[in-house]
Amino acid sequence: MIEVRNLHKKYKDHHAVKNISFDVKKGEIFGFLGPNGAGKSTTIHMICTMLAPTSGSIMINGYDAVKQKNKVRESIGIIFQENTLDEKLTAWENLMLHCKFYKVPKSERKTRIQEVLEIVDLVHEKNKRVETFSGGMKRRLEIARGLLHYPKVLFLDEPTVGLDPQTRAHIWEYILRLKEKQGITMFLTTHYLDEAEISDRIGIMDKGEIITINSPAALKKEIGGDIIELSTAEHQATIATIKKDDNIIDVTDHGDVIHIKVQNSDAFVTQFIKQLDVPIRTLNIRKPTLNDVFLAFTGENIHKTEEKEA
Ligand SMILES: Nc1ncnc2c1ncn2[C@@H]1O[C@H](COP(=O)(O)OP(=O)(O)OP(=O)(O)O)[C@@H](O)[C@H]1O
Repeated sequence: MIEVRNLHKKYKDHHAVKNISFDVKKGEIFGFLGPNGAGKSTTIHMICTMLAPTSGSIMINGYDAVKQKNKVRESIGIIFQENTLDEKLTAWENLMLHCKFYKVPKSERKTRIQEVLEIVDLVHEKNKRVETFSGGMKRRLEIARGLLHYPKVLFLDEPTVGLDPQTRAHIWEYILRLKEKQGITMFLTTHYLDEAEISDRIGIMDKGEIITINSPAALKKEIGGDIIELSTAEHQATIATIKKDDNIIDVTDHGDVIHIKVQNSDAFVTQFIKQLDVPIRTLNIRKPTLNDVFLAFTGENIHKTEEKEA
């Protein structure tokens, strides 16, 4: 559905996107992650025809994003962070405006509006002004609007940012319903890594390059091992003991808690506890998460990049 080849973007003497190539398959959810300034927005804007590449090519739904902008625009729906709804208009009026803008045939407008309102459960609110809507309802209406012209690909940039956990869960239900029922391809960016888990594949970008692309499960497997989170009565002495152990892949000190990465936690823990002569306060063993994957590939914690943004 999306074919990116040797895509490059230079701003004056800064190379924001460096010759990247990747594909997004029809019907998949593609998660696009990376620290701030990695080049994600620049890439997405080029794919969505909003920014001209310095070089390289992008094909979407068989159309060239540079030479066939209108065809590409008809093939995509965009749901970006900013609320671009007209607050003074009703939900219905907002959708009608979008139909006119996208030249949806007059005879089809009512049916399509009804259809998308049903998908996001806003049929009963259709005649209310948007200014009376909650944050979650507004986001659902934006999703509905992004679907009106039957896009083949939906770009979702932080679709749930600023929403409470319950509303976030609802938005995801709608998005998954769309994928299942309509087979729409989704290109997703998010700072919530639990949400990125939903992706069929994840691409991680850093410093203008795509550093890995794989399924969430494969990425976790790739970085491998188990993570032991340990706190003891004597922190420094514990770290010294850990560092002597040859079976350890990595140790990171998180204040009171030490994160120890090992290939096999069962073998390690039994052996290690025998050597440790200080009392253990807490011991937790877990498998790598997407946050560990993000950290391993970019050297940054995604929540740190989020704080920087705020
Ligand atoms: N219009 C511009 N002119 C000059 N430099 C730019 C411009 N837009 C972005 N950049 C630079 O290009 C690099 C990539 O920026 P981009 O916004 O694509 O990153 P990002 O991964 O989307 O980051 P974020 O998560 O913060 O949105 C950054 O170093 C940024 O400062």
